[in-house]
Amino acid sequence: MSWLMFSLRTSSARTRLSRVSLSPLSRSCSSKMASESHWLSAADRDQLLMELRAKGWMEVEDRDAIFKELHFKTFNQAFGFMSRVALQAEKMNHHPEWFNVYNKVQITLTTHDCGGLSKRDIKMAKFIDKIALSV
Ligand SMILES: C[C@H](O)[C@H](O)[C@H]1CNC2=NC(N)=NC(=O)C2=N1
Repeated sequence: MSWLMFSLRTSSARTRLSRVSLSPLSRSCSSKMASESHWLSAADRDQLLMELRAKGWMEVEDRDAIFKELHFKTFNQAFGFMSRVALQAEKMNHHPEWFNVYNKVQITLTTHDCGGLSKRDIKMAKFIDKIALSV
């Protein structure tokens, strides 16, 4: 349950990007859609995460991942949202780490195969934001 130990950056610190010294090549993933599941480059990271930050996503402390908490009117709406994201996760073969209590859903996205953020996480985050608006 070590993942419970990570904490979220405060709003003041979340503008600071986590920089990892490993070269992207050492973090590439073996995947049929390798380009999408490659570890995000520094240039991609700055631009893509800036857009997600504006929508309430936060970088996770001590982990190359992004986090967002969504609130819905009812449990049914929250569960319906999760069902739609689950179908997309299966379609993309890219699954969120999430926790639901009644009308709240906490979501963490990272690419386990390469131990960090990839374009798949960005794509899933954008899908999540789109679906959350339509519930
Ligand atoms: C074997 C299976 O295809 C892989 O484990 C997939 C499943 N879903 C996944 N989800 C996420 N978030 N990251 C992964 O690297 C990942 N890999």
